[in-house]
Amino acid sequence: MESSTSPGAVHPHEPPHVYTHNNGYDASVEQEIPRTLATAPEDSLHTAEAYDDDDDLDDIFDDGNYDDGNYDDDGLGPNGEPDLARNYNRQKPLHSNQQKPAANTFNSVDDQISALSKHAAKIRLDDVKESQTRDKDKADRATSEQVLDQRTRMILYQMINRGVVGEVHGAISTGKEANVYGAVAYEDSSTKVQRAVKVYKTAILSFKDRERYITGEHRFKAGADKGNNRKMVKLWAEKEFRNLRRIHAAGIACPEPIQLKLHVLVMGFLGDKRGWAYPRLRDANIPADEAEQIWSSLYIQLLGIMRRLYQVCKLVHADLSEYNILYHDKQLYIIDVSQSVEHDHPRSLEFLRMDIKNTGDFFRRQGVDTLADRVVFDFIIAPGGPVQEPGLEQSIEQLYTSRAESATDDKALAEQEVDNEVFRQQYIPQTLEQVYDIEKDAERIGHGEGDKLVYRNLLADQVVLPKTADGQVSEGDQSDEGAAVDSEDDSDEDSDEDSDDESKFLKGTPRGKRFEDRDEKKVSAEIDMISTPNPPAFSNSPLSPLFLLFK
Ligand SMILES: Nc1ncnc2c1ncn2[C@@H]1O[C@H](COP(=O)(O)OP(=O)(O)OP(=O)(O)O)[C@@H](O)[C@H]1O
Ligand SMILES: [Mg+2]
Repeated sequence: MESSTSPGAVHPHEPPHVYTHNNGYDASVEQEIPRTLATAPEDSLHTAEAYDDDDDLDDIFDDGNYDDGNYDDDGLGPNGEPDLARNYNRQKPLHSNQQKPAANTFNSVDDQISALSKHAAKIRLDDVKESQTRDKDKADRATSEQVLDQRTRMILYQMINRGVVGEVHGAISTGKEANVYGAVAYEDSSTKVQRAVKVYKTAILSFKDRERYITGEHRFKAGADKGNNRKMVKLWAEKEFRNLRRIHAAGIACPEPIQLKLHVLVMGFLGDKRGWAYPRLRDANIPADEAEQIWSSLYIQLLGIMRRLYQVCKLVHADLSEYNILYHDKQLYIIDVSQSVEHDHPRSLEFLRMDIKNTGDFFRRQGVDTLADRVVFDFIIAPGGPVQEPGLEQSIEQLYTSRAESATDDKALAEQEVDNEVFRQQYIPQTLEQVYDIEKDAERIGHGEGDKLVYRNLLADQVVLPKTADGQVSEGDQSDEGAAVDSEDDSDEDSDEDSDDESKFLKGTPRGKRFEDRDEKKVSAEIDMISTPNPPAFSNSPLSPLFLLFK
């Protein structure tokens, strides 16, 4: 999502082509409506359809537990899917002296409303940090948009009642799709902690462009009802919450997911103790005398984060840019992950390429000697190699080392630019079905030209990984860092109820044919066919989108 905190900002690159089944990409197909144009005309926002019924508070109170509503006691959602958010909320102690709900949960909705309304004074949205709003237009908008609808207010009162937040203050950001508010919570009677509350707008009609993130997302097969704004927004909030959990559990700097209820998400605050949020990377104040060194190391840090996001979290951010990264003290923080997709999403690699372009362009503008998009892409999706320190940064430095010595002269830079352009236009098949011309590609592989295929990392280790001196395929660093993080994730926050959804990617599969099941063997055989005459050991990595297709 493009933050509206950036008026006049250049919009992230959108792929100039549309994928059609069995027909590859077609640049001539009409473009999807850019996100900024996809909003409904002003008038339609005022129709009955556009607004959800603000008075309908049943789903807010129906769990009687001030938890994220709409879920059965077995922790399953309305469509039988495991409700990770609920499990997470349930298991995560908020703090030791957590207040007991003051309202009688068996009271009628009206009684509950009046009981909770005593917290009204704790929502003080006029308390805006002026300079936090970044410019005057935004400050005006923040003021005009501070009116929360009754549903949102009730959710916030419930959260205050539970002690998830103590007070809610002014808007840190107001956008087209969500507002983010600053809040404080009291961990014990004396310790005040800052929190951020992201409130998704339910009266928005800009879901058209969101469809591409949901379609093909196995986690959202059920439950997506495009005709129901409120439900869709709830799904987005849930998606952001789940993604944040994964990212946070993987040790990538991001807001800590704290609680989710319907369209309201409470997370850790990225900012100082007084409530000033860290700047976005685009607004980062980097001292001029150290700028070159700091920007370069931030670039390397970001490449590492993207690889870790892909390999450990199995996610592609899908809206990564200087607007969705916060900066503080040489550290990057990833935010705004509601649109992030699983790496087996049919368009994940296209989104990844877009993320690489947007972030690469930004760092190039800061004067950083960036790597070619294609090199970064390969680095991120290559199954072998380190996914955390020590080793991750070193492997990026190796990419620089192995780049031709001449890469710094003008000619090489021009070549890199051309290569970037070609790469951005190139078709990236994500599944075997999508490969244009299997025979031609097989022939290229047969002639030792497999490394020229954009999708070589999706095929087989033998094509991807350098051979060692004795001709064996190097497995690289196949350490289990990811698994360690994942099991931590499972034990701390997840019950086994959600294993169906999240952990199927998290456990990892032993490598080697011995461990393949029948379907996997079938894929392996097909891959072997492509890769003849030297049948490779198929990468049995669960990371391969190709592999996942046939699961
Ligand atoms: N956890 C947080 N701590 C501090 N600031 C935050 C946090 N989350 C978001 N923000 C601030 O709020 C802004 C908007 O957040 P985010 O990018 O998640 O919303 P968005 O989805 O882009 O909303 P929209 O698209 O409607 O603008 C960010 O640029 C950042 O300044
Ligand atoms: Mg944003």
